[in-house]
Amino acid sequence: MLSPDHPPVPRPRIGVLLMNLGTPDAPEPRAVKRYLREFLSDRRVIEIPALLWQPILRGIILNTRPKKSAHAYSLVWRDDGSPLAAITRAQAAALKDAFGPEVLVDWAMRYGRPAIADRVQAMKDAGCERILLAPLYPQYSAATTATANDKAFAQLATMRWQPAIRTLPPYYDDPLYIDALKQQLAAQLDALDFEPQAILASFHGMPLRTLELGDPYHCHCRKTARLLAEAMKERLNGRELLVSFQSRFGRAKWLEPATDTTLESLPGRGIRKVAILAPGFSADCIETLEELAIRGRESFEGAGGTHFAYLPCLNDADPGMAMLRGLIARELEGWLP
Ligand SMILES: C=CC1=C(C)c2cc3[nH]c(cc4nc(cc5[nH]c(cc1n2)c(C)c5CCC(=O)O)C(CCC(=O)O)=C4C)c(C)c3C=C
Ligand SMILES: [Fe+2]
Ligand SMILES: [Fe+2]
Repeated sequence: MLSPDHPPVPRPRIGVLLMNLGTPDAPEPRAVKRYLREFLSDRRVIEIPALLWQPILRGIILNTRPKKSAHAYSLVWRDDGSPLAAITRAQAAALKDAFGPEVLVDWAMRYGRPAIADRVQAMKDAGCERILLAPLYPQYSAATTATANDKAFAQLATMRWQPAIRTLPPYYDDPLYIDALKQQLAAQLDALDFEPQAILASFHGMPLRTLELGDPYHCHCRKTARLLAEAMKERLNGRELLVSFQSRFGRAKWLEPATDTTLESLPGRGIRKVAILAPGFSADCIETLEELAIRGRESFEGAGGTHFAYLPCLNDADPGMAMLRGLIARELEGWLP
């Protein structure tokens, strides 16, 4: 029995926090500006000294990009909000009862809302003595995986009684992930009304310097593509699985080849029918739905392409959800009764 003046002690539970990048609250310049200010002030994302970078960010980028990006967001916005937020919410909802009544599953965003700090605190307040942080990035990068974990640890640093923590490792070469990609890609190719001459896997780009500094992101992307191509060998039937890197930002050199120039060059090489997927994104978002499915199609067709298909991400469809259940169950081993 607790003495009457003892603070309440909730029933011990386990938390699983799905974390993704974050997105504006509305497809409007003010909301996009707020989001970009937080995102692009992250020293894990822009590795330029703040004294040099902040004047460029505040003086130029935040006065020009929000209007353009808000328009792009408005093209893909759904009734239930930003695609990235809506899909991540659906992933968490689908996992709600997957691990038993003692396990709370929630979701949070590194930038914007729901904030990682708030959701970690809510788990602690609900009695979670153990928390699995699950950054939903198959390929590790400091700009995504590490900064999401950093944000959770910053909140833990404020706690007297800290829960025990595990973090979901990158799963770029995990058979569960490769198999989910394979299942989904095979079904998507079967459903097309044309046979693509090439299949292009487009990963989000990173500055080349991050590779030179030791970030494993580039190697993780290449290995995912190699394993997927091996798994899809029969279905590819001699066709190569092409790899490219999208969403270049700023003036520095980024990983190559770039997705936009690759799409523009394909028709000139006799490839007029293409299917494109984005295996590094666990949920469709502005970078896939606007940059690839809308602008990518325009540049491919503008260069002479005749057939273009954008193949959606794993999202909350069955293959991706089976993968997440498997990855998370493995990380919870020894914690679950
Ligand atoms: C999947 C992995 C991602 C990596 C690696 C990544 C690196 C990275 N991104 C930027 C700049 C921007 N990214 C933006 C959007 C965005 N990026 C990712 C994922 C990765 N980024 C996602 C899932 C999203 C979508 C968010 C959404 O709301 O749908 C944007 C904002 C959009 C825009 O204005 O174009 C920027 C800017 C950098 C600089 C970087 C590596 C250093
Ligand atoms: Fe990005
Ligand atoms: Fe983009």
